[in-house]
Amino acid sequence: MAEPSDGPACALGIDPGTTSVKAALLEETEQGPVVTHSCSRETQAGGPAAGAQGTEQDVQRIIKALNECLEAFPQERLLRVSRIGISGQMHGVVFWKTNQGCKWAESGTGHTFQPGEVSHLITWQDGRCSSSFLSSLPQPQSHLSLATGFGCATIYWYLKNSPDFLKHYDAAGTIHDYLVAMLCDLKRPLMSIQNAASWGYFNCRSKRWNTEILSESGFPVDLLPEVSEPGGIAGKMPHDWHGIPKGTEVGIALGDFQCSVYSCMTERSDAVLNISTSAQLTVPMPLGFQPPDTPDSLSAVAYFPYFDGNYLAVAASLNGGNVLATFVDMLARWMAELGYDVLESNVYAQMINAALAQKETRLSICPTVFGERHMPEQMASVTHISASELSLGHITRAMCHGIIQNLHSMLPFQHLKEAGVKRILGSGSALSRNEVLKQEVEKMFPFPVVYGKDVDAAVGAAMVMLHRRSPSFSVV
Ligand SMILES: Nc1ncnc2c1ncn2[C@@H]1O[C@H](COP(=O)(O)OP(=O)(O)O)[C@@H](O)[C@H]1O
Ligand SMILES: O=C(CO)[C@@H](O)[C@H](O)[C@H](O)[C@H](O)COP(=O)(O)O
Repeated sequence: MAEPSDGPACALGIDPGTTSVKAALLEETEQGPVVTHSCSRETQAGGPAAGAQGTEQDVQRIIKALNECLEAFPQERLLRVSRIGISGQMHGVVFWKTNQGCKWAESGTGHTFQPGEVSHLITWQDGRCSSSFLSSLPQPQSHLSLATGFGCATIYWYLKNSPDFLKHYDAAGTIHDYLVAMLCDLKRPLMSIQNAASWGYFNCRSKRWNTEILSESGFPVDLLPEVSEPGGIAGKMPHDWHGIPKGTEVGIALGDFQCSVYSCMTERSDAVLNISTSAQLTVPMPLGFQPPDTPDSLSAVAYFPYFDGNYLAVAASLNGGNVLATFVDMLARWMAELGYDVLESNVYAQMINAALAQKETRLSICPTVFGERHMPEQMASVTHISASELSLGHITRAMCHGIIQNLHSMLPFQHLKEAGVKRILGSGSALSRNEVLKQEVEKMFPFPVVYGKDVDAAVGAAMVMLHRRSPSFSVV
């Protein structure tokens, strides 16, 4: 069995994202936290479900990718981990049976677990709740509008369409709440305010679920996790895990975009642009800001809880790197139909190079293939198509321009300037790996732009855990 060793404080950050699981090891130094190791593994977990509108992911595959990340880290480093911070894709819901959510087993490097009685993860991209279904539900008492893919909306969908499915389970949470519950052997899942807000039917002022409203309509309120402040500790690991010592503290799971912000924002005049599967452009709200009691469902900007009672204003776009991924997937399928196999990573490289050589195009792509929460009916479109501007370079340039223009339409440069923004911090691997997207960001948002690496949320989650060691824990 693993025993903790001496040395500088070391924290592990984990972020199960929509496309890949990321993990990062951070060590406290005199200069601040330093990332000593990081790893990212695509989960290949996704797929349609519940008709064409559903989007689910296989939890087995997510845990497999996580295990591969941890196996890639040196054992002597894992042995030094004293805290684990976990963030992840928000809004989604996974169901499990208490005490049977996973099976622990001894492996070469200590204990690991495999998912047990667990449902698929129904993700934030799930579209099974139509606008008419959502408007048939009770009005939430929350400053955030309800949307398809939000945990409580999904639970309502099962209640109305497949109640037997719910009878099989007695616990629920986001995928990162599930991880925390398994690692700490929690009898009842714990959820941070950040993730509770992302499920809907949660009041951020009272920090309580809308239990009365939900109960009156027969909602299974027993499935709602207990809610606690972000930055708190959920519990200690009763087992060692991948060589990380038994007794290691695990933080309450956090939102991924809050952790991306935490990993890089050092000034209140910073805006953060994260592009991974989705995309978020965020600015901090003034200290003491309280959101209005009721949401504006037509607004593209929402206020999400950060830390210490503070809020972030966020333009959360459902169309980020997934737009490019959809195009690459379409090309790969066309090529397969034509009898050729292509490696997707080669397609990305060719597309990016072709668009770097094509600085401008008149081709115009509105990229909203996945709709947006404030206008779910708006799909993508291509206009100004001329025969001379159909090369891969033109199309990729127009797509990258469209993704950034769409974000700009949600939270324009002028608004950022009026809010006192002085620079943009770029995060997320779809941005860090794509020079064309970077060029378009710099054109559309003419601030100084500083780019991060590609495991930002995992780093942020670990940083929260390291900073909690200090009595002066506070956030920008
Ligand atoms: N080889 C590549 N080069 C550049 N971009 C890529 C490549 N492979 C994937 N991407 C982009 O990265 C996005 C996924 O980023 P990732 O950080 O893994 O997402 P998430 O955090 O949501 O799991 C894809 O949607 C795609 O746009
Ligand atoms: O929708 C929001 C916030 O409302 C998103 O910003 C939120 O971070 C979700 O977790 C993401 O959509 C999923 O994150 P990612 O996998 O695209 O990084």
